[in-house]
Amino acid sequence: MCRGAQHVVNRILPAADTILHDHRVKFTREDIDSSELDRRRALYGPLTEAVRELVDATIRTEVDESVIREVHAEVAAAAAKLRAKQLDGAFGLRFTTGGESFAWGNAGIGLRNALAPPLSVESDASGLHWTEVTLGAPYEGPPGLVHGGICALVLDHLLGTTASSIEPRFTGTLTLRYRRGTPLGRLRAEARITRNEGRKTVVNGTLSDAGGVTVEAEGIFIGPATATA
Ligand SMILES: CCCCC/C=C\C/C=C\C/C=C\C/C=C\CCCC(=O)SCCNC(=O)CCNC(=O)[C@H](O)C(C)(C)COP(=O)(O)OP(=O)(O)OC[C@H]1O[C@@H](n2cnc3c(N)ncnc32)[C@H](O)[C@@H]1OP(=O)(O)O
Repeated sequence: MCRGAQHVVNRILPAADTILHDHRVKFTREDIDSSELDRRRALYGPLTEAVRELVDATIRTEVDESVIREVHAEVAAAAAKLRAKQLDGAFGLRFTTGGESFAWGNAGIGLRNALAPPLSVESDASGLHWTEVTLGAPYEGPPGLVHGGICALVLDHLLGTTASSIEPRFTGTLTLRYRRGTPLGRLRAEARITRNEGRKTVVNGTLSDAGGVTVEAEGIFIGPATATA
């Protein structure tokens, strides 16, 4: 899990049992310490990177048909090996004995999720939160441009993390204005809390390329009633 999100989730740990139970989110306390977490990170991270590489290579390959068939068989065999022993369902949000969190299946940040860009959220003392990410061929929507749903994923995650920097918040409403196409490549998203109204937190943010803002976002994030009860 990225440092920013880890920091955020650690701050909500005391309320996590109630919140996640109430929202039927899969939540597991694992009997492992941080050194074991580091060991697993070093084991699974490179596997995920290799799968990410495979996804991009699959889209862009121009090798001969015979090689495609050969690789198909190899990939199917690799998936079958991993299937030999599987979790029953999704990964969920887990905590070590020391309270460190890891959401390795998460679509935005998951260390074991090759679909995740992956995002890493940073913040400063002024309350600005940001993430920088390179989105390549697997995130294409309109030709050469980022898929609008992927822009939404980046902004939802960033704005949600920003909203949750004090107390946990779920996305209630996310409004996006796509000002121009977002080119594939290096991007930066920024967000800030603009309003707090009880359990509601309003966050505004942007997604930009080197030429400026491509998407503007406003999110209303809601704290579960149990978190502040
Ligand atoms: C890093 C891993 C994170 C995994 C996430 C797990 C847990 C989150 C915990 C910590 C967060 C940490 C990091 C965050 C990182 C990323 C964030 C991603 C966030 C998501 O990806 S999350 C998935 C999509 N999200 C949902 O799956 C929400 C489904 N939904 C619900 O769970 C309920 O629907 C809820 C809780 C939203 C409200 O339910 P409720 O019963 O508490 O609300 P209630 O009726 O009491 O209203 C109270 C006041 O909110 C207003 N209000 C109500 N609903 C509204 C809406 N939709 N839009 C605008 N305003 C709304 C009312 O108008 C009233 O306002 P007023 O008081 O002014 O009248």
